[in-house]
Order: sequence, then structure tokens, then C-alpha cells
Amino acid sequence: MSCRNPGTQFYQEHISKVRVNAEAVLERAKQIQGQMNLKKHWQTAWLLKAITCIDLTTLAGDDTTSNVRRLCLKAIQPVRYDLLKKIDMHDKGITTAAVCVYPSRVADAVVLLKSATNSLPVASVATGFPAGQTPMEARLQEVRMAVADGATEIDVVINRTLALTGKWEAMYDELRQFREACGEAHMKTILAVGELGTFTNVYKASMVAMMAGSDFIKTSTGKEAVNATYAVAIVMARAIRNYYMCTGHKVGFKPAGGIRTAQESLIWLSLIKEELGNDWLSPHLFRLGASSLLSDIERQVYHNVTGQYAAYNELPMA
Ligand SMILES: O=C[C@H](O)COP(=O)(O)O
Repeated sequence: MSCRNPGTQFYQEHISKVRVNAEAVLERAKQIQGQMNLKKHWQTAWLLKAITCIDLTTLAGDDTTSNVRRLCLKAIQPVRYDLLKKIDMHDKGITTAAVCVYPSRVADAVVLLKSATNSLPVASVATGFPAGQTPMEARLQEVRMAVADGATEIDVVINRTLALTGKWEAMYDELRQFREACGEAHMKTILAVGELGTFTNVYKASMVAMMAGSDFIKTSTGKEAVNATYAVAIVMARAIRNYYMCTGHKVGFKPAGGIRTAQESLIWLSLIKEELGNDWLSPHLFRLGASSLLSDIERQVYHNVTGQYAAYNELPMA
């Protein structure tokens, strides 16, 4: 990851007069969705780029040591070797950006990656994911335990109650404490945008999270009714841009929740390129949080490389 965002003091003026023009945001989102039309050759290159930005995720009640191991193996070799060989990409070290699991499964992922002598980062959700409705001490303890087990990235959830009641400074204080509990681990702050009500709240929550020292801001847990939308991403990207202009610190962006298709991953890359620029087109500053996107990308790569559609038994790990 890039150098960290140290955060700033809480500046009320960064959020107090904000009003987001919803109509303009929705119009821009429509525009971005309408403009993807890549030639096959370029599409494959962009799809491989998308893979390198995925936080390959499993966040389910029935997660076990074995499915977490399987996830890690897939993260290390996300596309079939022979397909990559055909396009001369087999020796480029293509992996996903990280794996993302619940705190109780961090040790499983760390052990597997170590045994495979692979240094892929392990991200853990924490702080009472997904609702964040547990006592502060429990939320902090969860962060510390995930870090102690070897997670180097912590995806924390914000306290939506504080956001919805306009207690922005209290939210800042909580996030500051999470940041301290993370230590050297990078903090990715989940805004749960589907529960924030307005674009203006999304912008304010983004700013507060960055002032509190988040290394990434992330749209959603994947468990809300509405998760990553392009419109919300535009609002968050503008906040990231403004924060960068004010402080010189680049904060990463992670859309997550409901991202399932290769086509969507291309739209996300295009949105980031247009709204934040090429610097953000790297896993240091951009992640796609997804549990079931990779299989569709791999199928599309298969199709682009072989000219055929893959039968299910041809991509068994997908
Ligand atoms: O943080 C990642 C999300 O939980 C993944 O959501 P998803 O299962 O809808 O892809």
C-alpha cells in the first residue's frame, strides 16, 4: 500500500456547509455506465488489472478453515495458468490484492499463505461488522485480535447511529481510536452508504473517515439492502479528491457489495480513472471488495483467450 494517511484534526468546516447536487451526481453516474466499449485485447488487459485490485472475500456464517484455504489458493492463482500462458502473462505474478475474512478466520488465512510462501495481505473486517452495534471496547478488542492474528488490513464499520444523528465529531473520535488499535495495519473504513440516507451524508462520512486517518474508504459491507452504486462512488471519489487537495494525502477507495460481473469491474475501473486519475488505478489505492466477482472475470478471460465459453468443469476453482 502507499504511504499512510495520518489524518488531521476534526475540521467542522470541511463538512458543515456541504450540499451534494443529487441530480448532477446521478447524471454523471449514467454517463460513466454508458461509455464502456473496449476491444477484446484491451478488455483482457483491463480484466487482469481488475483482478489485481480484488479483495477476494468470504464473510459467511459457515466459513471454515477449508473454505478460507481454498479462497487463499484462488487468490494466489486467480486465473488458470494455461490461459495466462497463452497471453504471455503467466510469469507476471498476477494475484488478487488481498483476501478478506472475519476475524476468527484470519489465522487460517495467514497460516495457508505462509505455507505457500506468499505475502498476500490478509484483511479482516472488525468493529462489530456488519452493523457496528456492539460496545466500543468489544469493537476495539476485535481490531486488536485481528491484528495480533496477522491481519495487515482492517475493514472497520462506522457507527451509523452517530452519522444519522449528525454527531460527526463523535464518529471521528471513534475512528481515531480504531486507527490507533490498528497500529501498523491499514484501516479501511466502511461507510455502509445504503444506510446513510443522503449523498450529503455520504460525503460528510467520507470526509470524517479521512480526517480520522483512514487509509481507504469503502462503500459497504455487502450486507445492506443497497451496496456499492456508481452514484455513491462519485460522491466518495469527489471527497477523496478534495481531501487530497487540502492535505496532499491520497486515500484509497473500495467499492464493495453486490459486484458480480466482469462488465461491472470494467465500469468501476473507468469510473476511478475518470474521477481520480491513473494514480488510483492500482491496488495501493483501489480495491474491489467482492465474494463472487472473480469467477465471472475468469470466464470472460477464458472466452477472450480461447474464443469459447467455458463449461463449468473447465474452471473448477471459480
Ligand atoms: O467487503 C466485501 C463485501 O462483503 C463483499 O460483498 P459481496 O459478497 O456482495 O461480494
